[in-house]
Amino acid sequence: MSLSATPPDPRRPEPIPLTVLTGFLGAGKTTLLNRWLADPALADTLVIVNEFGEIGLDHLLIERVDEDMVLLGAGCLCCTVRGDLIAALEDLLRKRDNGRITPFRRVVIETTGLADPAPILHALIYHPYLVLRYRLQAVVTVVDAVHGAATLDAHAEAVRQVAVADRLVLTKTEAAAGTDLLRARLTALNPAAPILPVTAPVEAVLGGLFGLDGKGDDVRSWLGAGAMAETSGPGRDVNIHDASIRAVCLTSEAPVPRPAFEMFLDLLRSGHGAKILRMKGLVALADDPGRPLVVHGVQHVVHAPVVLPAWPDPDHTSRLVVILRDLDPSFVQRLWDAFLGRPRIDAPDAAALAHNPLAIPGG
Ligand SMILES: Nc1nc2c(ncn2[C@@H]2O[C@H](COP(=O)(O)OP(=O)(O)OP(=O)(O)O)[C@@H](O)[C@H]2O)c(=O)[nH]1
Repeated sequence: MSLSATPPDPRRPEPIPLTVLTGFLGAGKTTLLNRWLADPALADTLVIVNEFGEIGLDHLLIERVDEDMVLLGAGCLCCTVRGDLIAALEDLLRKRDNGRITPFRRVVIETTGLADPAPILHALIYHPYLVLRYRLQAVVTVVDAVHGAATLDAHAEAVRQVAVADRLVLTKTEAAAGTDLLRARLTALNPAAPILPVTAPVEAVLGGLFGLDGKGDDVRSWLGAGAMAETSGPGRDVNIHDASIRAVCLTSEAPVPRPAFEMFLDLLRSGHGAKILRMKGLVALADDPGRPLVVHGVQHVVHAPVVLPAWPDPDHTSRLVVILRDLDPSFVQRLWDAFLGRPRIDAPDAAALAHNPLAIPGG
């Protein structure tokens, strides 16, 4: 059963294929998207990105010209900004119909890693106008071979992301000890979805329509009316997804001394690795401020940083978003301040912390 199939109407323009790309924090969605966008088959693709936390970075890390990119407001697509997504999709159609933007031929929505995909799919399937103008393609869920099993154990959102997928893409297989158990688990959760490598041709991953055949009964009920339970609204904090998960956005106008930054990362990872779900940033190091460092941490793994040849936008502020589980964001903020030498009456400085990492209470 394909939910989005509608009979062709010669008076209406051909619906635009729309892909939802999901997967848990740091699973490799942006990396896969960059690989796809390099393929000429995806020319004229418009990308919509949504990020958790008040500072978005993905739009800077996706190798794409600005006009082909829409950055949704801060917050999680499944809760705070679902209405923004609908408004953005409607607005894009208006601009496309009026010839105010290049007529894109495909849309890819990259969700936040924490997004429950059900409310997003519900919105796309049941919206009376959008369903006529966009054709929901196969939902692609990225699963990280290194952290996948632990993530499925700990996060209901990750299980849902797998269960609703039409295609699963397994990333980081070369860094994993083995993938047999994870593959078996993914097949048990979603027997219908093929498990593809990151190198799978883009047409093999994006082809086909979203459907329910072969998916569990749970998926049907998730996509039902309950999926739209109102979780948005004024006053909702864009840095909070559920009570235990928070984002903290660390910034510095001045370039950061390399030893201080390395020590900050080390201390955070060694002392609190299990509570760091994701860390992502663009950082100007004092010894080479013109070429920012892209920093990625996924749970206890900090990926080898990449140096960009130049800043991707005029703002050269160092920005680091850290998504925490069961750790007070103010603790991480105080640690950052201490390593940057920002004086605080109630906190130790970097030298004191290097000797005694427990000197900041609350971690
Ligand atoms: N070894 C290896 N690393 C990968 C692979 N895919 C992604 N990564 C690395 O994993 C880190 C996170 O990748 P992203 O593509 O930013 O992950 P994401 O899912 O977009 O992250 P969020 O948007 O924060 O949820 C980066 O350091 C990537 O270079 C892979 O197949 N193999």
